Amino acid sequence: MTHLDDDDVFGLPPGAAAVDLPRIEAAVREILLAVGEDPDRSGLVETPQRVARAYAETFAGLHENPEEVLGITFDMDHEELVLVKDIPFYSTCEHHLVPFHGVAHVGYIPSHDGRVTGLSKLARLVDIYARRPQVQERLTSQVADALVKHLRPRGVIVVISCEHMCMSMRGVRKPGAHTVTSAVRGQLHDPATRAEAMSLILGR
Ligand SMILES: Nc1nc2c(ncn2[C@@H]2O[C@H](COP(=O)(O)OP(=O)(O)OP(=O)(O)O)[C@@H](O)[C@H]2O)c(=O)[nH]1
Ligand SMILES: [Zn+2]
Repeated sequence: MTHLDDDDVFGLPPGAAAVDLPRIEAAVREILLAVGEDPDRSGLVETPQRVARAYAETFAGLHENPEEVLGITFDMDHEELVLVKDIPFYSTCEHHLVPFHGVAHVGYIPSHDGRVTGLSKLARLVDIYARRPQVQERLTSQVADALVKHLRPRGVIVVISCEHMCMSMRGVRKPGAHTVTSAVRGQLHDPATRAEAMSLILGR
């Protein structure tokens, strides 16, 4: 198996180095042949390599561990809701291997001892799970469950809104339709707490 070397992975997610590039290249060449293309024509000759590198980035999250981003916490005297909203991301529908993309809103109420993580880590966590073959429901609950596991917060809310290219460009062909999923854990089940979080997410 040939991996990206250290120079190649600069700027790519850390998990990209673990992806098997030659295997993807061979498969992409087969797909081009299967759809009736000539993979040896000049415009396509480097396409299998490009796709392999693009997939290495797109699926890097399979080789990344959320503990690596959530393992560093600090104690802070803050026991109220922390919410990062409108985190943009791209993922890949596991049914059709085409993108779905949108925004994630990730909030949690820290543990009583004020165990918090860096704000950017919430966005990194979304990317770790988004850079895998996914369905939106699982992405939503995986982000919530990783926060529960690693921060032991009193509550978590994750709301994700996405457009699925498999519903826009093919199949049912409904561009602009958005799917919204949520995952709620712990004290965010409380209606008043949940309503406060939702009003912040919706900007009302
Ligand atoms: N629940 C869920 N479904 C998804 C997600 N992404 C894609 N899908 C759906 O997965 C389903 C796959 O349905 P199938 O009937 O097996 O595949 P298909 O014949 O290509 O279906 P159409 O997309 O309706 O043409 C479709 O209804 C997609 O809309 C997701 O994140 N969550
Ligand atoms: Zn799909």
